[in-house]
Amino acid sequence: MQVEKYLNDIAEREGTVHLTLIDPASQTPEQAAEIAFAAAQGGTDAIMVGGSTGAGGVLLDQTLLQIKERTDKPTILFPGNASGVSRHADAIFFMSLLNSRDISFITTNQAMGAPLVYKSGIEPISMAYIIVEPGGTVGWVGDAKLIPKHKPEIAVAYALAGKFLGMHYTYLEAGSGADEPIRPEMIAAVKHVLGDNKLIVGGGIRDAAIAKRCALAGADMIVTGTVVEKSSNVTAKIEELVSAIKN
Ligand SMILES: CC(C)=CCC/C(C)=C/CC/C(C)=C/CC/C(C)=C/COP(=O)(O)OP(=O)(O)O
Ligand SMILES: O=P(O)(O)OC[C@@H](O)CO
Ligand SMILES: [Mg+2]
Repeated sequence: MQVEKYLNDIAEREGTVHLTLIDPASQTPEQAAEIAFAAAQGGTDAIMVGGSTGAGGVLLDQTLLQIKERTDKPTILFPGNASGVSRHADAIFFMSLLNSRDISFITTNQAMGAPLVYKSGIEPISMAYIIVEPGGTVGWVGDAKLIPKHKPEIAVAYALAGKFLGMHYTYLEAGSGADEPIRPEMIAAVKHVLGDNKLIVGGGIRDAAIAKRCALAGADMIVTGTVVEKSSNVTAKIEELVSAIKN
């Protein structure tokens, strides 16, 4: 419960958590560690590590080890499949893609990944993963029946199902690099039914104004990946985002 409690405490105390997503496939482990270090300087709360394509094996292990050399912030796996599990992380978003048409993203990858999570003692954080239009690469890879962006009631139905199944976190995903992030109306409607369960929002969040809008609508945690990867001054970018979402 350590990482989950750490995140929940920050959400409670500071209003909103900021998570930096690093894709091990996008740079060398050393560069990933440099980004994580700079993000920590900027005030991010934890580092998520994962990608929808080719994010496992030695590259994943090395990326985590290098990140841990440079920062004490918790590392949380964000796996695209069972190969996205590494014993070098602190925790894993143990997620089921609730609106997938493919059973492998609902339970099979979870079953294949679970024994390593068990043996290595990394902390599983149960999460309902829900993909909304446009959905991006993740939507395609995960064979998601994308939730129309103007239909908050469908997102609410899936979020409730995840909550009733016992999942602690709900992740509303618009897809990495989405040109439109999750709409405030959908965030508010989902948070309303989740109550104390934590809501994570990501995909297409690229500046302070958008991040703030998501946080005000009810997101407990904001994920940014692309904007950090592309930034020439990671610390400044994270500072901008963090100051917009914290009390
Ligand atoms: C719990 C375990 C072991 C597995 C879960 C497997 C599931 C449910 C996967 C969901 C579908 C999927 C492909 C998710 C990928 C999540 C992810 C890491 C997205 C973000 O990666 P980016 O690197 O930002 O995006 P691109 O890879 O598209 O660039
Ligand atoms: O890369 P961005 O657009 O920040 O998206 C982050 C995350 O929601 C992707 O899974
Ligand atoms: Mg990527």
